Amino acid sequence: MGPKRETYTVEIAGLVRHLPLFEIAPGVRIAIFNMLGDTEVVLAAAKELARRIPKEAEVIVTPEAKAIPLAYQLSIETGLPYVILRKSYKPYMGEALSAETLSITTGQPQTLYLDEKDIELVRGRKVVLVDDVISTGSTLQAMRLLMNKAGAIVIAEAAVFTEGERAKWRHIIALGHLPIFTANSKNAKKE
Ligand SMILES: Nc1ncnc2[nH]cnc12
Repeated sequence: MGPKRETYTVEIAGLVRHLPLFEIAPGVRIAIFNMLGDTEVVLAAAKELARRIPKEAEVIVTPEAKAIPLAYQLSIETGLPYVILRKSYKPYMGEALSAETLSITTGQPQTLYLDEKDIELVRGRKVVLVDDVISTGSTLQAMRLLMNKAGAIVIAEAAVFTEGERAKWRHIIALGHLPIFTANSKNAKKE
């Protein structure tokens, strides 16, 4: 068994999960939501988000890696194609477009790439940006920039959870909200 970690309990589309708290900076912890390997949550979250994204949406756009199964299942639920924005460039991506972002989980700058083959798929189309957690908004900003460069029209932004500053994320289609835990926060283990 791994180390016993403090958790934060959430409900996701009717399913209960205990998210482990990890320190991302001195005295700052976040409740890690990781859908990879959790088929039940992916299916439930995709079903609920599919119901809530605008009917006129034409393409789903998602950054790698943790939200990939969600984008796949949203594609099945809605019948729309999905595009994954990559975090490393491969020669087969041709004349890809790129934009910079800063990861909250690693603290490192990151580049997002839109594969050459996907530029045509989003150009002139109404797209919905989807992520697992929208926290600082840095990834969202890079996604918007890439869609702008590619000539796509962003009509909605969605996530399973928003995080941190609730007021900043009122426009996001989300199934829940995660607090950021600071050293003397009383929120940990809240049921
Ligand atoms: N709480 C969280 N869980 C997983 N990934 C994240 N990225 C930003 N916040 C996160």
